[in-house]
Amino acid sequence: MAIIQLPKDLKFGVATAAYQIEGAANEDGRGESIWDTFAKTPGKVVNGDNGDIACDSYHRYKEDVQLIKELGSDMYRFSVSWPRILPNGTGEVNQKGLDYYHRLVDELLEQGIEPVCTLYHWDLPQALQDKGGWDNRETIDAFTNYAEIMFKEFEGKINKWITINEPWCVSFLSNYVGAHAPGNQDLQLAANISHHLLVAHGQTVKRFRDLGIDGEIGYAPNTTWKEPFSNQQKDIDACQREVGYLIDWFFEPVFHGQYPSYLVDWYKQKGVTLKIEDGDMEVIQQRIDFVGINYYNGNVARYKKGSGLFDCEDMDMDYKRTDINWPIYPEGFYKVLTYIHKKYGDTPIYITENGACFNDEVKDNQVNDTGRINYLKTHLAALQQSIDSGVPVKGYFCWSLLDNFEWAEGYTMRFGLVHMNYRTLERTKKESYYWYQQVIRNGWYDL
Ligand SMILES: N=NNCCOCCOc1ccc(-c2cn(C[C@@H]3NC[C@@H](O)[C@H]3O)nn2)cc1
Repeated sequence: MAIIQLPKDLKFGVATAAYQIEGAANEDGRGESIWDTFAKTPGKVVNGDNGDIACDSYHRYKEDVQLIKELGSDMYRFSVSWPRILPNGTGEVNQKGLDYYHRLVDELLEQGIEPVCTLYHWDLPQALQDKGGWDNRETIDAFTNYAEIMFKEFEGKINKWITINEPWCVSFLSNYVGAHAPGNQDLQLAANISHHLLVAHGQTVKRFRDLGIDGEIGYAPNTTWKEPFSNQQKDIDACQREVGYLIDWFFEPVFHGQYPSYLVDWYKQKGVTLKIEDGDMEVIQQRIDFVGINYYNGNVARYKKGSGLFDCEDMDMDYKRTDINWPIYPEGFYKVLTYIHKKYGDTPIYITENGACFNDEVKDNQVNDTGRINYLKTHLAALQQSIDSGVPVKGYFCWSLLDNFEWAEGYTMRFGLVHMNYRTLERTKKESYYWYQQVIRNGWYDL
């Protein structure tokens, strides 16, 4: 067996998101979000699950912070529910919403845990969706104004801010594929939204700088890797399109001030063009302090005319799969990180999400989730290989602290280091929790 020695200065954390863990959906003045609406629409979420209770972390946050403390975690990545702060998305601030996040952040700081705050993790106020949501450019200003409220309220307590989580999921998964809220299936709409999200990101970074807020700011795109099945140009090009769908489309504008031409051309063939207003690209290209990278899976793929949006099909490589049926492909993690480093430079990187779905249950007060441990072992080894290749990774957040509401999969898919009994809300540390605790303590492990 090989020993994997991780950098002594690599920071470790765990990640969650408001709608997935908080519950208290109708408490203390919180407004409706698009996920409340989507989850209550028949057929959208497995078993008709919703976030009304979730992990009840709104009330149990002290217990959850204690779990993070006992893990030895340096950082905790959480998200703020925009409709808890601004029930209508704009206008009157809900003080009870701010009070909750002060309780959470104060508890983290008291326990010596660095709070890392995601401002947008998919729970758009429904009141804004009723006016067009992210397709309406007014939502860009609404987001920046919401962010300004948070910056001013928490300056000195929160020093790392993430504007938008997984803009590909917010735009294409939610408005072209239609699997997530609000569930549209319109490529032009999805492209418009992807642009407005990037403008909102850039405008918010600019507001953060203009206000002179102490701290660092970035965003957290999700990624994938498609390794060409052969060295035929058509396979290489098809895989590039799939990789660019998630990576280049959201990196090129921020780092190089333009959309990737090969994808602009591809979308044009599909009848899709972007409406870019004067100044948009300059706003998007604001310097960021770090980039968050979320990685779960990848695959080997090849050109196939008519397959998906990009004439590309995944190969069945007989890879082991997680319980959500995603291929386990740690090589892709290394490829993604080295690709981004080579193409977009030395901006510090935090792995803002990496983890696996294994639905092991409690037996004799234990959860023997060896699948998750093996996934983390191989992916942290790929991370170490990337760092050895010069990729400037500063931290790693495991998704997730707790089993939680996994969007359209509801509570059927479990990503947590801690098992949730959704009937009793009892938390049970899994074997992977103890394994990760050792890695954080020792800085090495046996692959
Ligand atoms: N590429 N084309 N796909 C077409 C087929 O789509 C079908 C469904 O696709 C997807 C793709 C990606 C995801 C996904 C989920 N997470 C995990 C969450 N990350 C943020 C955090 O909240 C975690 O819960 N990350 N990504 C889900 C569904």
